[in-house]
Amino acid sequence: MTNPADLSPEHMALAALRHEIDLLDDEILALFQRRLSIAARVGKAKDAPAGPHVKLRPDREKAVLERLLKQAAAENHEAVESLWRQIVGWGLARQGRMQVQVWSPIEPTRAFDGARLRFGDAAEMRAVRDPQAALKWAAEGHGVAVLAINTEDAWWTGLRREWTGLSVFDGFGGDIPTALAVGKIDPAALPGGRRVLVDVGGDAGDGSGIRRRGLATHHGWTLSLTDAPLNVGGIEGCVGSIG
Ligand SMILES: C=C(O[C@@H]1C=C(C(=O)O)C=C[C@H]1O)C(=O)O
Repeated sequence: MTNPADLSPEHMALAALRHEIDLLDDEILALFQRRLSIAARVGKAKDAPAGPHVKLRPDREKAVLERLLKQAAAENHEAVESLWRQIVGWGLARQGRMQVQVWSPIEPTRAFDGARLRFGDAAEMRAVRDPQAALKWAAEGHGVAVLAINTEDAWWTGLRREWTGLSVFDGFGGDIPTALAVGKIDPAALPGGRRVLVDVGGDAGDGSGIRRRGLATHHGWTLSLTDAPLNVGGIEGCVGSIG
């Protein structure tokens, strides 16, 4: 072993800092493990609606993140968000591992990376070839689907027709999403904020007075976003919200 008397002041300072990090790691580990066991208890206490629903609560996750980001220094926002996505993802995994099916034929890595950032390493993610099969699987409550918005398959029209039990609960790819996350989520647990609409006609001249930002169209159907505070399943065609 090196004699402490042989260490330069720089070495001593470095050793002291590393010791401080070790002590902090001990505290963080103890707190993280406590948090995981509480998340498991929340899972048991949750009163989910009848039938299989995923345990994910987008509204709660959003509140957790927003509360912390308000306190965090601006230069740490990105680090805090990415770390807490992991923390929350592992908390959710204590209630059952999250399964995610990703369909994104044009830019496969883009949707996959967005989903990984959103759900963390705890999620079991799989790229799939068939968006309709992914919707059916999600409607059965097995997990969530992350589906790209592109012209190859206007899967989103199905949210008004066969998949009314599914809701959009997040969007990836920037301010204008290029992929949407869909799942059998308790409607009370949707994140609020921007609503996702699927309707016939859309933007112009339907007289509803709702301001929309169009994302895609298909045979008269329109997929759009609005700030209007609509409820899922209403006549306006609200199919979820992306916060
Ligand atoms: C712990 C819960 O379950 C999940 C895990 C969360 C967390 O770890 O903070 C938050 C929301 C849920 O997706 C909860 O619903 O509060």
